[in-house]
Amino acid sequence: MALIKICGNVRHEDAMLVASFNPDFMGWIFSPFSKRRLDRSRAARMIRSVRSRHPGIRHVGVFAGNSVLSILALGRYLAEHEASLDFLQVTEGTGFIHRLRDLQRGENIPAAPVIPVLRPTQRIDDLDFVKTSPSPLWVLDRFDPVAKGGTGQQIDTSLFAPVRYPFLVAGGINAKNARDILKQSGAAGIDLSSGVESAPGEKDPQKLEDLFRNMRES
Ligand SMILES: O=C(O)c1ccccc1N[C@@H]1O[C@H](COP(=O)(O)O)[C@@H](O)[C@H]1O
Repeated sequence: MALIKICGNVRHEDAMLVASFNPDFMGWIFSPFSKRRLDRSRAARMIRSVRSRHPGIRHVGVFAGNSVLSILALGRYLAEHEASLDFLQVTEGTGFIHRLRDLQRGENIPAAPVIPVLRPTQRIDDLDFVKTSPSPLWVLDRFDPVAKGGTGQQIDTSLFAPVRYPFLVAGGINAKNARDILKQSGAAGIDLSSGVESAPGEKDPQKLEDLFRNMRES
């Protein structure tokens, strides 16, 4: 079954609603550029609540424009507040990712694997993944010259070639286009914020229901 990651909850009731559909991953946005950004104490409360009722959901911190040190500090804070992150999703380039991994080794909390975000502007191939390896998973999102993510603009699936690396596809995915984009991209799953919202950070129950029904029907 395809993996599903839902990002961008800012309200506790939305987080619990999303969790009730049992996605594989929930993404919590810490990018200072995002309308969906969270402060650490709100994030800790929501992650704790979700984890207590839905222990199988994995929690992804979504970073873009954050410093390496601030990511590490946030990871420590959340771990100390019983809300540790399972993965760190990072939009920055190769050097940033390697530095983050190196500095994680000096922390006294378990290192959360990094999920690199690739935003292709031309046809991708295995080499694009090698530079940020090793990782258990990548996210391939639509490129935007200004926004770092969460634009709701559709990814161009003509840029996808068969690759050996597991990735989630993101960029303007919704209930109507999710299955087609998944098939055309060859992704292991889908990743979305805007497509299940009525406004940035406001989850829409009907859109969530449509998405999960379409994705899970055989
Ligand atoms: O959602 C955001 O606001 C955001 C801000 C900065 C970096 C990443 C962000 N979200 C990621 O964007 C993609 C897809 O978004 P959408 O479905 O097109 O709205 C997803 O990976 C989110 O985690």
